[in-house]
Amino acid sequence: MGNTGRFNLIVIGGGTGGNGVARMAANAGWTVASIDSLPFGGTCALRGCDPKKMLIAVTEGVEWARNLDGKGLVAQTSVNWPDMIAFKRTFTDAMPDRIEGGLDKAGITVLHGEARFTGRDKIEVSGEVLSARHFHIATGARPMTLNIPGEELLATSTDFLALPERPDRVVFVGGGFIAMEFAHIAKRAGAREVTVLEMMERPLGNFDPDLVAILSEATADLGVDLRTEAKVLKIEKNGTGFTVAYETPTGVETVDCDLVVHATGRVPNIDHLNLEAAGVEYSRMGIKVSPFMRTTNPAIFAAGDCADSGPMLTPVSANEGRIAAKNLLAGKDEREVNYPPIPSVVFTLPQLASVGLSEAAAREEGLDFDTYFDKTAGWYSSLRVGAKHTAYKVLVEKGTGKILGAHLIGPGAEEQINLFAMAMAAGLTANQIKGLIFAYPSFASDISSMI
Ligand SMILES: Cc1cc2nc3c(=O)[nH]c(=O)nc-3n(C[C@H](O)[C@H](O)[C@H](O)COP(=O)(O)OP(=O)(O)OC[C@H]3O[C@@H](n4cnc5c(N)ncnc54)[C@H](O)[C@@H]3O)c2cc1C
Ligand SMILES: NC(=O)c1ccc[n+]([C@@H]2O[C@H](COP(=O)([O-])OP(=O)(O)OC[C@H]3O[C@@H](n4cnc5c(N)ncnc54)[C@H](O)[C@@H]3O)[C@@H](O)[C@H]2O)c1
Repeated sequence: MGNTGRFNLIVIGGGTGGNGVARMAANAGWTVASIDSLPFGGTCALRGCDPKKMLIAVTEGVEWARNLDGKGLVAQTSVNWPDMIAFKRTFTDAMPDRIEGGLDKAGITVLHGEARFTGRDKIEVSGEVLSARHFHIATGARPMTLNIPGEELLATSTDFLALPERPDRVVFVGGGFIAMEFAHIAKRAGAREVTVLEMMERPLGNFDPDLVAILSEATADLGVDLRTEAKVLKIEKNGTGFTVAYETPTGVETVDCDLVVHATGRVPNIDHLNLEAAGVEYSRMGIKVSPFMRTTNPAIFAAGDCADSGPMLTPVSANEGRIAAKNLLAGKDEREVNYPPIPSVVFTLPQLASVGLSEAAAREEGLDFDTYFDKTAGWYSSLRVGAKHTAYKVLVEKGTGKILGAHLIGPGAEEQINLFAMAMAAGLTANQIKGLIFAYPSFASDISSMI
């Protein structure tokens, strides 16, 4: 451990909200230690976005072959689960060493263990006490506690991404991001029965209801059993598998499976930090931070999923870390976190994407706007790839022509949405977007027909 004792900065958490801060401080000549209780890399690189998208890349092969079946493509596709997990590991296995190596090269002391505050400027890690002038907390999120019988039987998204064999009958508890994305992976990989149990009237409550209805149709066509108004009450062991009991408007029902996966949301991972000792206030929403990412202890900053700030997304945690580092290094509150429109994508096939205001939120704000909503299965872009479940809904403010929100479903949605985010951040009007020239034929070139 080269530099022990007192540091200028100790960063707790080696994910996207922490590593950039450690590097920026080290580059400025500060003595820095970085701690993680797990291998360095954080959720996105090791247990979230990146490994998940590698599994999706494989299942995309299945989807394209199905969509183009009878249109000239003759392909028998199936997924070899162990090979797919091995493919994922070609990326994830190398990451911790790469990240630790980078930190080490930057002169950062890399420590393994669980950090816990023992004072306003002190932490304990693996029995050793370290102190610092400043701390940066980026401890991420964990699956929320459900307080239901049998909760300990739930597998997590992390477990799912490392399964050595394909599960045959799998139940997802919750119908949000994780359930919808992972249910699509499991079904395309050949699982026999995939069930999603969502307690609300529809899954993905934060997304546009009309587009979610189209995704629900696509999910049913795929063969996933999506049950809404189904609140999970209990999980029991049943031979080698499980029985999941859930409440419906007409009574309690059950479903049997081989694997039951937690997908009811994630909460800030802060309970174990003893934040009281450091004078850092928090709530259910996470560590209380100012717009400068400073906590209630002025010497301590926080960013990412553990903070009560923006949504739990990778680019948000990186952005917040950057702002924290700027203010930390400046020694004063210089840069305020200023969220541009944040695009969000559910990586099902088709993808569901959204940026800006929903129709309901725009109405609630009393805005005067036109809604452009259409299903696009008949458009050339959908026809040429055999995509059946495609649509858009774009809100354009009357008078200014500004884009208030864009909601898309279809094979190009994950990239189209970034163009809408850029247009909104730049304040482009619908007419200005229509005046742009996009390469044709591309999914981007459809955008001018959506406004
Ligand atoms: C399955 C899944 C899929 C996702 N997919 C996407 C996606 O497609 N796009 C997207 O934008 N976002 C996605 N997310 C969310 C995204 O992964 C997170 O928002 C992001 O990783 C948060 O980064 P962070 O640095 O705040 O926290 P993390 O990356 O979680 O890092 C926190 C680190 O702190 C460590 N730690 C915690 N407590 C301590 C302690 N006391 N001492 C030492 N170390 C500690 C943890 O081990 C962890 O490595 C996904 C999340 C999940 C779970
Ligand atoms: N593509 C992405 O950007 C992506 C992908 C995966 C995860 N994530 C991040 O991870 C977070 C966690 O994902 P998630 O899918 O666990 O949560 P989520 O918040 O997206 O969805 C949770 C769902 O579970 C339902 N629910 C809660 N308790 C229930 C119960 N007892 N029975 C049935 N349903 C219940 C809720 O109504 C909700 O719809 C996301 O909010 C997001 O920040 C992002």
